[in-house]
Parts: sequence; C-alpha cells; structure tokens
Amino acid sequence: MKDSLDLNVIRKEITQLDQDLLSLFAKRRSLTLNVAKSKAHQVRPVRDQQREQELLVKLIQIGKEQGLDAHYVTNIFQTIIEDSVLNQQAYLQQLKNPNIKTPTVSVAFLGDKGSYSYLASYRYFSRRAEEIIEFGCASFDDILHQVESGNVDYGMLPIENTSSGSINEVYDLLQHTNLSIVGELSQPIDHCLLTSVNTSIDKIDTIYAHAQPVQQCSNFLNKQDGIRIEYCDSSAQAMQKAADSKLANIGVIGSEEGGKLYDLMALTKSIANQAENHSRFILVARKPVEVAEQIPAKTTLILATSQEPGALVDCLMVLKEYDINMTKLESRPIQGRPWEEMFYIDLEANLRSAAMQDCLAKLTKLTRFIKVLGCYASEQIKPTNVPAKVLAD
Ligand SMILES: O=C(O)C(=O)C[C@]1(C(=O)O)C=C[C@@H](O)C=C1
Repeated sequence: MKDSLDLNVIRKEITQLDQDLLSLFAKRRSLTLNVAKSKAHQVRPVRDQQREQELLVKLIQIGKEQGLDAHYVTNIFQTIIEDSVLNQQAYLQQLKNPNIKTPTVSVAFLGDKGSYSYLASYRYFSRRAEEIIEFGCASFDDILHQVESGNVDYGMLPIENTSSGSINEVYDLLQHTNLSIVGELSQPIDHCLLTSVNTSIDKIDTIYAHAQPVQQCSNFLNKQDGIRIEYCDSSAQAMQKAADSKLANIGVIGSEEGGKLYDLMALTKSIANQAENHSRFILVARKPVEVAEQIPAKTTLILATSQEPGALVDCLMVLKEYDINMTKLESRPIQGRPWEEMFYIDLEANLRSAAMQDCLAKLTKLTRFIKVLGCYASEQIKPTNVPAKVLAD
C-alpha cells in the first residue's frame, strides 16, 4: 500500500501535527501573558473586542483560502480567545491580590471525585494553582462550615442552572454566612446515562442520580417506561454506587468526564432537557478579594426593603441612575418572618468604583438591611460576534 494511504502512517502524521498545534497554543498563551503584563502597566482593559473582531475576520478570510469554513475557524478562535481572556484575568487578579494563596489550595465541594462541583473546582483552579487538596462534602452547609472554620481555603457552590434555575438552598445559606464570594465559573453540564458494564437502555430498570440532574433530564426520564429513580446525595455518590454494582440493569446520571474516574461508560449522551445546559458556580472564601480595574467585575448584594409599595422599584431606580446593569435578581423568604423577602442582586460593577460606592450609599438609606456578599472577576466571557456577511460570504 502507498504510504499516503497507510492508516498507521497517516495517524502518525496527524499525531505529530496535533502536538505541533499544542506547542503553538502554548506559545500563543505565553504571548498573551505578556499582553496582560503590558496591560497591567498601562491599566488598559483586558478585553478589546474591536481587536478580536479584526482578528476573527482576517482568520476567516485566510481559512477560506485554505478550504476551511468560516464557522469552524470562528469556533476554534473564539475558544482560544476565551482562554486568553480568562488567563489574563487570572494573572491580573493574582497581581492585585498578592496574598491569595498558591500554589496549593484546599477546596471543599459537594460530593466526591467526579461530581460536577469537583470538575468545576479543577477547572477554576487549573489557571490559578498547581495542586488542589480535595475536600468532598455531603451538604452545602458542610462546605460553608469547612471554609468558615478554616479547615479549607475555599468552597465551590453551584448557584444556578440554565434549565433548573436557582439553587435555593445555597441562596438561603448565604443569608447567614460571613464568607465572601471571591470568584465565579460557568461550567457546561452534559448529563449522560452512564453504566458500569456494556448494556442497552431496555435492560436498565434503576437509575441512581442526584435530585438536580433528575430535574434537568425529566423529558428523557419520563420517556423510559418502568424505570425506578434512586436518589443519591451527589452525582459522585451515584456514580460510585453504579460502579460498585457492576450490573447491566443499573444506570446513573453523570458527566462522561466524571464517569471516567469510576470506569463508567456513556450509554446515552446529552440527555438534559436543554441542549445548552450550563451551571454557574460561586467560590467562597473567608476574606474578600479586590478586582483589578482591567477586568469586568461583578458585585453581589443581599438586601431587604421596607414593606411599602414600590420599595424594590426605588432600589432598582438607583441602579438605573448610576447606569449599573443587573444580571440577576432573586428573592427568597426571610426565615422566621413570614411573607418577607430577601433580595439577591448581581451587578456588573466593581465595588471600588465611585459609581458603585455612591449607589451603595443610596441603597443603604432605602433598605432595612444590606450586605455585600462579594466582588469578583466576571468569568462569563461573551464571544465576540463576527458580522453575518463575513460568515456567509
Ligand atoms: O491583543 C490583546 O489586547 C489581547 O489581550 C489578546 C487577545 C487575544 O487573545 O488575541 C485577547 C483579548 C482581547 O480581547 C483581544 C485579543
């Protein structure tokens, strides 16, 4: 057979090319770190969407000349740029907060190895620490307790999901903690039906799962006749139980990545009701952090208004006055005070900015209770759009 059609020869060449690509990605990363150093010096924002758009348009044009379609090129480079922005942000945050502990951090999260919170912890600290001391917990309450008592440095908590909404238990716990929110992370969640042995869907009669994934995969589960759900405290516990069973009738809901840690295989992928399923996590610590001026910041407040008509509207009007965008408004009952609500508000603002300080002073006058839960770097990086004409041409 000609060398050009020999599978082993072709694969060897592909492997080499992929390794060359990795070296180029690493080289690009170190260049963007120099960009961050330069921006730290000049106090220029990390994000420059005009530059991103010019870059994407140029790359699409060059890609087309080499037979690569515009969407493929856009997807690849949006991912590369997102990584660049997050890396630069992590670097600038380290510079702004020299007391942040590295290279070893201890993190408490829900569940054990392979849980979504475990994966989120590793993802968040992959840019910030060299080693993670894992501390799996059985409840959200325990996570906060471990951080409050100084047993661990950080706690990773899921706060909302694009298909099942807010995680009320976490909001309620935040009312009573002295911890600060110091970071956030948006993690894609791809629920799969995993099994410990090679089997088929018609043989499955029991599924182990945590309540959240069950809610998020209700359409898939409702279509499976005669299946019993056995609720577990976390996805990790569910995966461990399924792995121990080694039975063809047992399935478990979890991520493919987490399942691999338990030697589980994906029988059916992407079983969530919504194809785009993301969870937002918050990271809590005993001390607050400062957010560098070059980075988009978020500030989270909790407040209770008076019981008069329009009291919340008055607060929202203050945000309008200072042109501060609100990305989330959640209300939760105040424990022990029937029909009274505590409001949780996420704002696109740096706590240290003059606008946010003035806004806070006005809100304090308008509310019965107000507390800053934290100010942290926003990690929700919206991709820069390429003009439709460029994609279509
Ligand atoms: O060129 C810059 O200013 C960069 O920060 C680098 C980079 C990139 O990775 O290409 C990243 C973020 C900016 O929004 C634009 C471009």
